Amino acid sequence: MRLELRNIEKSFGQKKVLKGVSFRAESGKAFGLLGRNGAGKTTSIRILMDVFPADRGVVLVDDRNIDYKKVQIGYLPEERGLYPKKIIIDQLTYFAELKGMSHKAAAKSVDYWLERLGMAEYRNKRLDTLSKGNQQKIQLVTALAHDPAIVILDEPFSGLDPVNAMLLKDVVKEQIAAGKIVLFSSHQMNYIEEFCDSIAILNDGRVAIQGELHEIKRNYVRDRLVVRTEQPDRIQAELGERCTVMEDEGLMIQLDSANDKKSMMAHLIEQYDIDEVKVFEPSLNDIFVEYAGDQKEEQR
Ligand SMILES: Nc1ncnc2c1ncn2[C@@H]1O[C@H](COP(=O)(O)OP(=O)(O)OP(=O)(O)O)[C@@H](O)[C@H]1O
Repeated sequence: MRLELRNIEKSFGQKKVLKGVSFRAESGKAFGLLGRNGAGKTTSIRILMDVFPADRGVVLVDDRNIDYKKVQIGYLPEERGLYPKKIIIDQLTYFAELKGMSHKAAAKSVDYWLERLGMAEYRNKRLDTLSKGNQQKIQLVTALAHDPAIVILDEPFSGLDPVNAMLLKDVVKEQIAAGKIVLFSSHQMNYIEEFCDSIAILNDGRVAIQGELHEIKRNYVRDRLVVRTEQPDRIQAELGERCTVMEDEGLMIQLDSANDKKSMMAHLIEQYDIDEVKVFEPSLNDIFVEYAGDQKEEQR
């Protein structure tokens, strides 16, 4: 299955928030929707979920307008939205029934997920008696219990301790392996990098870059070298400002152009005691900083 947002535009009053957003996500893969605060991620997700309509553009599944009666979506919102005073099992079962499950199937699925997430002992408690992280795991059950084809997780790891983060990682991997479309929205680049095959970075209501993460990295301009050496001072003395010391004490060398890479590598190896020299590969964080923009939300 392929999910696509095509040329989505949306304004709130005079403010144009989405200015022609298009991206695609596929079954059995995780997709990362990134962008700075206010870039338009949540608005895109709400349109995708039919919370409100777009002014222009379409949401497609396999090239046809999405049919919300047929395509189930599970959503873990950033602002968690369950009833604090209600008994956990009652509200989880209720939400699964709202998504079209029979009472029996809903109860069975909710029990499975409570067990899977280590929450079975809390099933008859009120939500507000649980810690923040455990409340989040309960909310996760509402996103998964009805076995949706599209799972949208907004900052799913925030507030989870390392053990629960590992548990969630396993669950996410299972969802991907089961052929779901998993759509992540997160500012935690390490998780996006770990799971997501493809990404889109939104910048001020537009897609600044999108595609397979490994392709984006490969196409990133390859005009810097990373060098490990016992003689950093000598290299710095020769190259001056083109050379910076990195946090891990390696040297980063800026080339005049990507074409200079071979000659600079050969020069370094010939002249200095070099342990390792390679082309700098950007992290997702580097890519984000470059494409997500530096404008402040209030300036828009
Ligand atoms: N209902 C609304 N009415 C008016 N403006 C809105 C509304 N919803 C969102 N906006 C504005 O749209 C812009 C995009 O907001 P959105 O919540 O989509 O950003 P985001 O990328 O999800 O940000 P964050 O990372 O902070 O969650 C913001 O400037 C926000 O103030």
